[in-house]
Amino acid sequence: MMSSNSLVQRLMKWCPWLLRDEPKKPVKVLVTGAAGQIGYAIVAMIARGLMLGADQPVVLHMLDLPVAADALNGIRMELIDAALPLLRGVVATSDQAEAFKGVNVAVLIGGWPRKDGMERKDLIGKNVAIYKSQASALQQHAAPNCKVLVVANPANTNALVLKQFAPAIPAKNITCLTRLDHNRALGQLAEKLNVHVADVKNAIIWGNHSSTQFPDTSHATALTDRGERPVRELVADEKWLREEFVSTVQQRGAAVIKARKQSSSLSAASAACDHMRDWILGTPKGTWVSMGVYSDGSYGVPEGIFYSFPVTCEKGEWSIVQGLQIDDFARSKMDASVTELKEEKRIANGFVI
Ligand SMILES: NC(=O)C1=CN([C@@H]2O[C@H](COP(=O)(O)OP(=O)(O)OC[C@H]3O[C@@H](n4cnc5c(N)ncnc54)[C@H](O)[C@@H]3O)[C@@H](O)[C@H]2O)C=CC1
Ligand SMILES: O=C([O-])CC(=O)C(=O)O
Repeated sequence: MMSSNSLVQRLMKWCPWLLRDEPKKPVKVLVTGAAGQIGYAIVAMIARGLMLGADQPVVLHMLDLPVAADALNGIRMELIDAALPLLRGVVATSDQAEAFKGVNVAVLIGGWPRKDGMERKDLIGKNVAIYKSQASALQQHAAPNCKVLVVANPANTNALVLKQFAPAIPAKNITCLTRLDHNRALGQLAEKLNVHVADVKNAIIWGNHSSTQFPDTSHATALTDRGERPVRELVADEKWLREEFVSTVQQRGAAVIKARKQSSSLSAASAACDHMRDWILGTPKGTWVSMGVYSDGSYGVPEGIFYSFPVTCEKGEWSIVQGLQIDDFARSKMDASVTELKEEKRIANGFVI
């Protein structure tokens, strides 16, 4: 009688299609502002599997303004030249309808960056109009369950404008990027404790992607040779945690602009990949991440604004981590960001109506 091993070998030789896993269907991923700094960094990351997984083929849709058409075509050429096995097609266009057509994932980066000395909310006038216009394209042309990440600043308020003008898209499918701040917080803690960044977890960014955000270490832990320990206990310097750490993370974007004369791009692209990967493929057990989402009233944050919360993700859905203790210090910082977001909403409404 033939052994099961040799049976498998014969099957592989004569009928390989019987044993091969069904290949995954390509996912269509839209990147707006693709000819910009972050766009240039992120398209290769997506096409190498850093966003959706090393076995997930993708078709990239790249949108930019007509003035950037040549640059966009150059990026399309480079993507071909990179011979990327997961990349199953590239659409490079300045036509919104073509760009949004059938996309399953939309990473909205298109918009203007701030320069030295500006606050992100100074971009409201220029950028919210873009998000009003892209809301209709999203609603009309994207796949029904498209997952959206807004990166362009002011990210929380652009996400709100998108939600207001794309009412058919479920609010849970629209998010904004505060993962860069989250990663910056982990990076600062790892430096302080002289541990590897992968061993630090559960920091929280509450609020706006702006200088009123509150980077909170109350529940963060780090892995040491004595096991997992609270960061607060390991740092043992409450003043540093409440002052220097908070302001370093709040001001990190401005510090990078001062140094580079341009805003963060590789770290922003990497954070956008982290955000989408965790949302779609799930957060590791016992770990939460920060995401800007439409508030459901959790932790006393009013509905009607996009606010960064600690979330866990499973089966493509995020949920806000509940039941964390909020002390008076955290409460006042969290409320300051609510006040700023309400003010941004008021200003944005003046521009888009
Ligand atoms: N949420 C976050 O953590 C971060 C957000 N940002 C924001 O991301 C945005 C992009 O930053 P960069 O790539 O550095 O800027 P960039 O100026 O290098 O690129 C922006 C691109 O968007 C394009 N664009 C403008 N209007 C458009 C429209 N209506 N449709 C499609 N494309 C359009 C421009 O032509 C340009 O190619 C900025 O608003 C920046 O402030 C940047 C870093 C981190
Ligand atoms: O600071 C900026 O303008 C760009 C940005 O959002 C960041 O780096 O966090």
